Amino acid sequence: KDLENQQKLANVVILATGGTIAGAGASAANSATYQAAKVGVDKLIAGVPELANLANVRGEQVMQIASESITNENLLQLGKRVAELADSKDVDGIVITHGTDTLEETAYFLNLVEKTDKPIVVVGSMRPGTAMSADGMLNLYNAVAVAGSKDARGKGVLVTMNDEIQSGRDVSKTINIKTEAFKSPWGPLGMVVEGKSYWFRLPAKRHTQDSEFDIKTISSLPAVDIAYGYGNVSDTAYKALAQNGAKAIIHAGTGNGSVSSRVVPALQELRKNGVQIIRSSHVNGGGFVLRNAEQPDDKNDWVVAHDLNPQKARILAMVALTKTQDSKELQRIFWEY
Ligand SMILES: NC(=O)C[C@H](N)C(=O)O
Repeated sequence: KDLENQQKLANVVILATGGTIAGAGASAANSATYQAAKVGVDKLIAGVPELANLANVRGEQVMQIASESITNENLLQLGKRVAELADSKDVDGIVITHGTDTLEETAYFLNLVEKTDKPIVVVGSMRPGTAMSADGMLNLYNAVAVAGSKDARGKGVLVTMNDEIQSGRDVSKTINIKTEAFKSPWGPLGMVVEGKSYWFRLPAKRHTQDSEFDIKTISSLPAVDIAYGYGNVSDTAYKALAQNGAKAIIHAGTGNGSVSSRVVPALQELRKNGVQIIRSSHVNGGGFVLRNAEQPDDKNDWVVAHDLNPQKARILAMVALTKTQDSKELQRIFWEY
């Protein structure tokens, strides 16, 4: 009977990378003061015995870091391991446990470069497992449920936090203290309740198996950096980033990706010297930057990030620049992904 059951269940691999979901605090009252990336994947899995009712689960420790310290090399390493597993006949779905600080970046990266329709679910927690009302157990349970379900196939990389199923493209961390931290400006795709998924909408942008990008052909990522717009800003940071080798600079602009008149001449100059300038917005609810609104992008040969926040725009720019240096192509890619 047990063997029969096992054969019916999906095979899900949990790739652990660290974060607060693997965090530990000194006491149960420490929900905000703790160390991330302390608990190993086997202990995480053992902490949720109910996973065995959802799937045949096995774990791999890919790295053990707090996600604010993730590098492009870490992204490539993780992306390549996900692709190997996705190619494997005995893997039905993949869960990645991750710190929440850059979870939205990793989820979007994988959404762009993994050529598979198998479910890939990225999950984290806002409180360490040692805290009262820790959210990691249920988030992980939900992630395995989604990763093991046939319904989740072909929907791009997903994120399960706070009972919601979010698109890895759209979702962003919006607050650093509540468990309802992950939101998309366009709403979640579905809900996962008691191990069952309920779907309401589908992503419209190109992803995973429909993407023109493939992790297997990417061996390094170009330097792309972000500079922040605010009152009384100077062009110092933009110039320094370019001098340090940035191939593209994401302007984390005010409002509609607007650019201070104190910065415009430097950005025009940098573009003439070959640096791509990509306008995004740092507004909290999600930006919506349009070409030639606020700035003459056609004349300046700049690109707009549309609804991508600055950190997601950095991810797409890096991936796109592995294929093209042409600003028109870059803009096409920013509309399509
Ligand atoms: N909630 C978290 O996971 C935050 C932690 N600093 C991380 O991103 O690894």
